Amino acid sequence: MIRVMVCGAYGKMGREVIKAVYRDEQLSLVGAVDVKSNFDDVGDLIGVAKTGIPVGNDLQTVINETKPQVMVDFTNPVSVLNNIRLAIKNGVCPVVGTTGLTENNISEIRELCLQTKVNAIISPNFSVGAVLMMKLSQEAAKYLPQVEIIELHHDQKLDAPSGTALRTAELIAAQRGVLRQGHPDETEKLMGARGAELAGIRLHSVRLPGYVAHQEVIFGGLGQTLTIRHDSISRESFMPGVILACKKVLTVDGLICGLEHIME
Ligand SMILES: NC(=O)C1=CN([C@@H]2O[C@H](COP(=O)(O)OP(=O)(O)OC[C@H]3O[C@@H](n4cnc5c(N)ncnc54)[C@H](OP(=O)(O)O)[C@@H]3O)[C@@H](O)[C@H]2O)C=CC1
Ligand SMILES: O=C(O)C1=N[C@H](C(=O)O)C[C@H](O)C1
Repeated sequence: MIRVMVCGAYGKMGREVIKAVYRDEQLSLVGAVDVKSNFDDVGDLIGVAKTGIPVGNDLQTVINETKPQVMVDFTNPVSVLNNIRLAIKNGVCPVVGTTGLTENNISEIRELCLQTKVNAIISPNFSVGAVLMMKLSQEAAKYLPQVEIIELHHDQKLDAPSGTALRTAELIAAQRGVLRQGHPDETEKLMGARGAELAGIRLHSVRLPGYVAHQEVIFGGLGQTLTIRHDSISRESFMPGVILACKKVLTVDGLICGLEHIME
């Protein structure tokens, strides 16, 4: 049994991860953390009887008391880096879905993993469908290099563009390079009308109640368009990826970025 704790326990993802880890036969849920917790029991969060598994509000205390091997983090872009640093310092392997880590942050984490021999897995998206969407988009960009991305999320999301949209744009840019798209003389009559830009790729973020997590990658060519679309219609879509990462993180080599690198 691999001993797992979950950080961000009261959140939309945290609750779902707690349920998934609690039900898995090879994982043992030993504790959880949320800044809002008042020393609750995990059972209160997932609607089962008392489990005896604590939800604390301080990561170091929960690590000391529950001795986890793996920390799953779904918190927010402000908290995530310190949680990772603390986990690694304590010999706990992070599995991170929280978005917003910069390239510098990733370099620091890679270095920490190297120095301490503690592994970590970070993925901007843990759903298999989204990983395929990114892979297929990179392939399509070989033949249809002009592309824009529209990502659509629930209106409680803190970061824009989404981590998935950014990663998709980076993969496409790695394939086709920087490309100026649209009319050379185009102007924005309202600032932001053409979206954000990465290597010439325009990214558009929609935030509305009703959505979970969705993305369209639209390619345009002579007389044709190709749309690759992925929809997470529930947060269950991320759970097989998170569970797989919890099982693999103890035996990978250092820091792994992207679910695709551990999928069989
Ligand atoms: N990689 C993937 O597949 C996916 C990634 N995500 C990402 O995961 C992150 C979380 O998403 P979501 O669950 O929707 O967000 P929520 O806001 O619903 O949940 C985050 C929870 O973490 C708590 N929290 C904040 N700081 C800390 C801390 N230092 N220690 C413990 N708990 C803390 C928050 O408390 P409070 O509200 O008081 O701040 C909140 O309860 C986002 O970055 C999102 O983009 C989401 C879905 C899939
Ligand atoms: O905040 C979310 O909900 C999600 N965040 C991740 C992202 O920013 O890409 C993954 C997924 O899109 C859901």
